[in-house]
Amino acid sequence: MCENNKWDASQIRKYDMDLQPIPRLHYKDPKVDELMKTNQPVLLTESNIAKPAVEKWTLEYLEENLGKCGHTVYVSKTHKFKYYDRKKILSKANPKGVEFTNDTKSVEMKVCDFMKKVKNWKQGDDRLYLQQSLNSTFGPAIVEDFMGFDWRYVTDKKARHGWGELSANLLFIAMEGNCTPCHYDEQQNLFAQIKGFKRCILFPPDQFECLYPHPVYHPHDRQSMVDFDNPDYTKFPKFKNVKGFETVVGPGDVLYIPIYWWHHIESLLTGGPTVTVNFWYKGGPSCLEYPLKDHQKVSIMRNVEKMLLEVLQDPKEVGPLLRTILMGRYV
Ligand SMILES: CCC[C@@H](CC(=O)O)C(=O)C(=O)O
Ligand SMILES: [Zn+2]
Repeated sequence: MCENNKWDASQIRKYDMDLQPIPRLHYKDPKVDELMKTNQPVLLTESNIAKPAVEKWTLEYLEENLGKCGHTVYVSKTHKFKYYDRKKILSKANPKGVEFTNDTKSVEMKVCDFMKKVKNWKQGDDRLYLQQSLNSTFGPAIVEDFMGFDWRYVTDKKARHGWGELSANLLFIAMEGNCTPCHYDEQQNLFAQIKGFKRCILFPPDQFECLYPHPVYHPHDRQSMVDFDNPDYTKFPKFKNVKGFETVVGPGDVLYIPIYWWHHIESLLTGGPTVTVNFWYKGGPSCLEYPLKDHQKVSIMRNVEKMLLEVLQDPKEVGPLLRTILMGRYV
């Protein structure tokens, strides 16, 4: 799967799963719209979507121009940066929250300190992952580059495929080997790779029962409970049947990650830090046409969980009540 010999299999973690290649198409190929229309992933090549960034955003340039204020940096004891929703963690403000420990925490850090720690990193040190919304707090050069993105192209895709509003552009600066474990977002995503290479594994929404997401009330809502590095096939037996797609994105590539599609994304094990900018669009209005699409069923399951938790008030009551509904009647 090595494109243009810029990386090799030794830089990729090995997982025992059935993965097919994601189509790579020139960004003007009309087949791009055929895939987007049916919520299928596609890697766009040769696009100008984030061209100024691809041309100029070296680590030195970013350090020089990202501004002097603090940026959000996640710190992890492992290579995994598993997202969690702080609002769902037990606190005085949230007595219905969940007791929760995790290997990752977020801190505010100046870019110069972040870059120094990345440069001086040695085995055993905590890993860092800068994840910051691109906003006006950045220096004027970054803002100018941002304005030079191909907004006509992305706005055309938004309109053509009925996406909702642009909700964020996030800048990611990852250390080599960093991993964002398997999860789905409720957003359409144009994932523009700027520097370095990232291996992207995607699964369609119908793989829900093979990927065992945490319950909706859990801080790790939307994240798979399966540890890809050491899968527990006793707890998660259907994981061995999971079927997905993969690609490696490099500078100038833009990967369309459809809403509700699972994705597991790793910076290659060697080759230095990586830089990515994403474009998150809210899901557009979706009319219920039958048969329902798989991602619509995921959305319905989420709403059932939320409603049951709201009315039962206790997560431990949800399973027994659903079993009472199901056993001997629906299964
Ligand atoms: C914080 C998540 C970042 C990204 C994954 C990655 O590049 O590490 C992702 O999951 C997304 O763009 O949706
Ligand atoms: Zn994501």
